[in-house]
Amino acid sequence: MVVRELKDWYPQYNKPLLISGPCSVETEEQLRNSVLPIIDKVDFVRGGIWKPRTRPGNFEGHGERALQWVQALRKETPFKFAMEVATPEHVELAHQYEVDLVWIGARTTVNPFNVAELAESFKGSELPVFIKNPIHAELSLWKGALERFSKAGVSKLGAIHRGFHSYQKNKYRNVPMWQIPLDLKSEFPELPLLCDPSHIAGDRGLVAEIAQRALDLNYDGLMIESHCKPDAAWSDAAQQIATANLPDLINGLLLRDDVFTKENIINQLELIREQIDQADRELLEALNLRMNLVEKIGEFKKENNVAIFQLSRWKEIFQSRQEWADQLNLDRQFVVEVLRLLHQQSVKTQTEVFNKKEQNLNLPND
Ligand SMILES: C=C(O[C@@H]1C=C(C(=O)O)C=C[C@H]1O)C(=O)O
Repeated sequence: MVVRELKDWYPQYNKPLLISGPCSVETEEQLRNSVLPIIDKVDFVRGGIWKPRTRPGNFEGHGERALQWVQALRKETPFKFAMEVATPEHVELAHQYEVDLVWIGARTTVNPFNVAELAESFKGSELPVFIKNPIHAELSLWKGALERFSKAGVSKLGAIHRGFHSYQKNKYRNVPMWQIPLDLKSEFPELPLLCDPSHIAGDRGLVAEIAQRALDLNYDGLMIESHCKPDAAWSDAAQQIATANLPDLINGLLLRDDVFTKENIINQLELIREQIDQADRELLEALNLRMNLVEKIGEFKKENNVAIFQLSRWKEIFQSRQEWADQLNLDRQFVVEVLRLLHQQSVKTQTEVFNKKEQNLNLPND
């Protein structure tokens, strides 16, 4: 997949790229009051034209009528406009109303049929397209959607991280699982990656901390929902910040450097990295030692006809190592995950030992 850096197609890019505006375009007045105060603080104004709602009976957006309001306001005061598209008809209207950027929502990214049909409708278009992560935590589906758009010739392509749905109650509305977007960025370093802290948070009081976290992780930009009267919003009221508070939120964000530049800092960094290299080497040597012992115990069990899986020993290991983790101030959950991996590999190795046929060089056809 060929991807282009933001700077390549958006020369005025100044990190972080900022997109803000109301969840939905509700009335002409709400649009005006939510947009005009922020146009020189953001790169793109967002506004929901069609809203995919979980259950029927909620406000589903005004559609083309809302686009006419956007068009009228832009005639008065120009600004770049961004919105979600979910069908080829939406894409056609995006072109007709000269929308500047569109995104594909999480509910659309999950469905390869919809994605393929949508991607097709962008053939020959110069519109930038950002793909939100699918609702559930599946990186390949996210990549698949990006690839489909790339194949259709969309070259101004980006990704938006909006968190993942979980049935369990969490601090945030959508669990961030930061490792997933970071894996995407590791594979496609040029791909512009934005964070949508509003959808992750689900609560306006948590938006700033998530936005900062994204910048700490070197995201390229943010999409933040803001509304002139958030408590009265027709959709996602709890997570939209007040338009009046947007400048403070933006000014309060700390931008990190991409890389270390000062020489004394680089030397200190090198020193710490050398120690990390050494620690990793010792960790792998310890793993190697453990795996050799596991192989030995496997052979011993085979000779004595004893089962591979030993529940009481495993329970004892699971318990004692968590206590060791506490003593060492290591995160228990992290240690539990490592132990599970170790046990899985250990059982696999012993199974291989059990299945290994004795070599008998005298019987080539055995
Ligand atoms: C290594 C053994 O076999 C299995 C693997 C274990 C491990 O990796 O620590 C522990 C218990 C067994 O389920 C063993 O019996 O000690």
